[in-house]
Amino acid sequence: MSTRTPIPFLKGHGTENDFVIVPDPGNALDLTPAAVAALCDRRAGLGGDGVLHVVRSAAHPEAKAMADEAEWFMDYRNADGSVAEMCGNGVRVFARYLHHAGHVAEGDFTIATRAGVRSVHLAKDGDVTVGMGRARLPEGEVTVTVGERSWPARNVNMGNPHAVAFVDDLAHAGRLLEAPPVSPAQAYPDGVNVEFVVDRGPRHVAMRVHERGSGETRSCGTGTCAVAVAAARRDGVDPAVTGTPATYTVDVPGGRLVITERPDGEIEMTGPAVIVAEGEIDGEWLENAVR
Ligand SMILES: N[C@@H](CCC[C@H](N)C(=O)O)C(=O)O
Repeated sequence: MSTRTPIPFLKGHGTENDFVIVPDPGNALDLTPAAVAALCDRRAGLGGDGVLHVVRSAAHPEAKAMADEAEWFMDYRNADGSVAEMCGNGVRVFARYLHHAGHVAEGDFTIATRAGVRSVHLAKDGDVTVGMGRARLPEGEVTVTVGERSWPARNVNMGNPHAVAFVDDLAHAGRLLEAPPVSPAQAYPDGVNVEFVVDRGPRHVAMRVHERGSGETRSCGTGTCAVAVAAARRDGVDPAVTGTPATYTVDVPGGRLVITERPDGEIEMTGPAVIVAEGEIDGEWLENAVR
């Protein structure tokens, strides 16, 4: 960003996956990786797991082709400034923002993302349901390592890459201060989000996550979808075969999400999304922060 004028922002979260929301309908801001990292810094900045840059699809080169289907584009960035294809909690918070700002009414609408157009239902009770598309399950087992421990993991792609490891105890993943190595590295040429999962009951699991570009977070929406699909296949459940939807409850440190996989493979994620603050970023601070 090169402006010294104040920049409007909001802060929001979905199951405590928290985001700085930067409305920029005309795509006028130069939101560099350094600017994103400065905004997400929890001590020197506003703090967040990522940035939701809110742009009209027609105004963004990566979203122009989706403009007829979805007016708004979620230009999602991780806390380290890297770009990600998709963010499940982010898209619910993005939907909440669009409603908060008066851009959409409650009910059904669409949002463009790098992973494609996503359908959203904003319910009166406050929960948001998102059609997350289909999971891809690349062949081949991968291995996740933390310290001395290693686990086999399932490779699941929800538009962004995940490695899902079933463990005996979530504490075995340790403090997750660094990205757990995943092998073979060629399975994830662009990096990976890693989920550690335990069973809580029938079709009910709990997870922790280390997010690519953000570190350990309190929740990951695409991660909960990946976990639900991996748990279903492990349990011998495949809605495409049975013709019956499968619903899994996924607990995360920041709350709970409910994931349903339909017989056509489409995955629906339901959970909360909250706007907590609204204000202005000091343009001069940001300019100095990225120098
Ligand atoms: N928190 C997100 C995922 C954000 C992107 C991820 N870190 C990646 O790089 O793929 C979610 O809720 O899905």
